[in-house]
Amino acid sequence: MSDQVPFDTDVVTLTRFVLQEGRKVGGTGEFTQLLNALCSAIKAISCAVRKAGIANMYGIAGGTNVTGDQVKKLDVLSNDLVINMLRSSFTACLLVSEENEGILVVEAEKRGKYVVCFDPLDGSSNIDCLASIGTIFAIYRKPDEGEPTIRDALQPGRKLVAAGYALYGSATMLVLSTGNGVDCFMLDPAIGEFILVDHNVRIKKRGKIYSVNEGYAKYFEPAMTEYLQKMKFPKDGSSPYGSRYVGSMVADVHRTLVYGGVFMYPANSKSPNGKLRLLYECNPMAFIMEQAGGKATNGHRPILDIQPTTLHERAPIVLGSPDDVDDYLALVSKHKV
Ligand SMILES: O=P(O)(O)OC[C@H]1O[C@](O)(COP(=O)(O)O)[C@@H](O)[C@@H]1O
Ligand SMILES: [Mg+2]
Ligand SMILES: [Mg+2]
Repeated sequence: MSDQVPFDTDVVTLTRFVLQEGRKVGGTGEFTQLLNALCSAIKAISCAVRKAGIANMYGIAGGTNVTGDQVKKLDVLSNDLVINMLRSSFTACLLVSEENEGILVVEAEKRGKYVVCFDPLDGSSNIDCLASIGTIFAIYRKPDEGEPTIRDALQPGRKLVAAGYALYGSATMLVLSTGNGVDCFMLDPAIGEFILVDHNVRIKKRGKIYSVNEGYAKYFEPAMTEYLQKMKFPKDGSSPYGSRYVGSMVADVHRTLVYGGVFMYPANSKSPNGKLRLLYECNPMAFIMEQAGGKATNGHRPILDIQPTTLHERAPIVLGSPDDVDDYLALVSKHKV
């Protein structure tokens, strides 16, 4: 047998990191347990995503496999995994998923103090073409001791305890904030652990890339139209911004975090609230951005200050490097008068 240790014993795994953070504030370990459950789901989804390409070729994912069994579609499987792992972790009392119309109340004997909102598989239209997809999560504390109700899920993003996402890209990366900066963990498939690779990530003050589905430009509001024009045809002699759009929020936001710039899913005359969902898409990504020194707005107020009124409500969103978001907000003010 080889006497090689599979990884540097000093590396910081996600569990170690969260335990250390928890110790500093006298935590009970319940949050660590919750994150471990979430990580188990994410590892399983990552595994399923990696096989999805091959599975699709043989008509397995979401169809009938060689033995004639019906196989779950990736988004259904991801949802089931997150729900089952959280339910059995004894840490959550209420779950909100993009895939379920109503709240999911955890059985009384398995309840913990957290409320978790999630998008189990984001960018699902990219599954068949093998582009990057992800999982997004937002974690709140239940505000009182009573029976879990929908009100517990309708908290503004400012109240988040933690949020993050997993990106199933060329590697699987988990980006997390517990309100104390942003940290990135890479899944090491050899040992099945998330390893801290970037501590306290900061977004650039200004970037050089904008990301939006310009196919809908015809329907954009005047401030957005002018903003795009300014980035493409700068009047000060500087070079124009580059344009990138995957169509998976996780992939587009992660690129924005790492390279700087701005990601937008703005309001348009066909969808006055854009497309992205406040509870499990906009809020967690806005939390990550603010924690990395960036900004996230709906054009009128910071995303995190919006009081949600329904589970699946949408919000227009512009997020990223602070100077870039400020440029957009200046144009919104100009067009108001
Ligand atoms: O195709 P469009 O209109 O540009 O929308 C793309 C957006 O839709 C989403 O795919 C919605 O997410 P889901 O796949 O979870 O429904 C985002 O990831 C992405 O930012
Ligand atoms: Mg989504
Ligand atoms: Mg989804």
